[in-house]
Amino acid sequence: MSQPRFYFVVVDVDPVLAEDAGVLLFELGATGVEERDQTTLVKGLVDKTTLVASFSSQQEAETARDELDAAWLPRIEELVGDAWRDAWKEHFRPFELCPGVVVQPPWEKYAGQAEHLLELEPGRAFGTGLHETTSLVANALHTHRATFAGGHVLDVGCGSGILALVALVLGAGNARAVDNDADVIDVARENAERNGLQARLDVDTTPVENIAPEFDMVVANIEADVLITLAAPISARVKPGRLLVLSGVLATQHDRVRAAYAAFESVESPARGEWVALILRRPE
Ligand SMILES: C[S@@+](CC[C@H](N)C(=O)[O-])C[C@H]1O[C@@H](n2cnc3c(N)ncnc32)[C@H](O)[C@@H]1O
Repeated sequence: MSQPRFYFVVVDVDPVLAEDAGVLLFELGATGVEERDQTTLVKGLVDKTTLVASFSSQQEAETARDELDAAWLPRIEELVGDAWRDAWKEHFRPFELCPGVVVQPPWEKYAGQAEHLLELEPGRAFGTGLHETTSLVANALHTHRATFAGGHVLDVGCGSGILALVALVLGAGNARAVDNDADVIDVARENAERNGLQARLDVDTTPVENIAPEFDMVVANIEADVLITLAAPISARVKPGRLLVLSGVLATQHDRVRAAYAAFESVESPARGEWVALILRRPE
């Protein structure tokens, strides 16, 4: 039997144009568009966002390519067979995310002994734990676990739900996880169920400003501009004297994000690679 063939149009665009370029690719008939940049598991170029748009046929891909701005270097990629769909899974193997917490995918069991074992299937949601920005928050949760023991934790931009689940295994009484992408909510819920934590985790798309302000720890691993835009509602969700951990911030963006949360005290700004997290305390 012959192998299926898949056709993609690939472009490299300035990051500020990525959203418009994605919309255009869909208008030209793309059935899906994957974004690659420095924050994605399959990384893109440093100064550009690479968009990989799938098309149903070679002809449709070629017609779309011919419509696109030559400055985006539009090109066709053809893949034979569908093994590529699972290629990213090779990067996701059991690993220790923070002291005592091992994350494993459903397709490979951890061979060692772990104090806490979390099984995660990220699906199309962000959040295997392999990204530096996730790791920075998980380690902050571990370091400061005494501050939320038995209490409530809020995870804004939960993706796969990984950070809320880490908070739960590290001793939070319960957690609330929200994401503005409705498609990831079921992924996070299923991950809670996989680990028997569903009774202690609420996941939905509630905007952060509509959540009751009652948390012993708030974590948000989202990009810097969103953290700045949401500074007031995120800040208000943290109880006085409690901690807020912000991630998804490049070292070059640290000062801008810090300024948006100037009312908080700085506890620490741990760095990993080009990324930095801000661990902040709301004054009493
Ligand atoms: C970098 S991922 C983080 C996923 C996971 N928390 C982790 O640390 O691996 C950021 C997530 O934030 C979500 N997001 C972006 N803007 C948001 C907003 N305004 N409100 C809620 N979630 C948002 C995205 O949909 C995405 O799932």
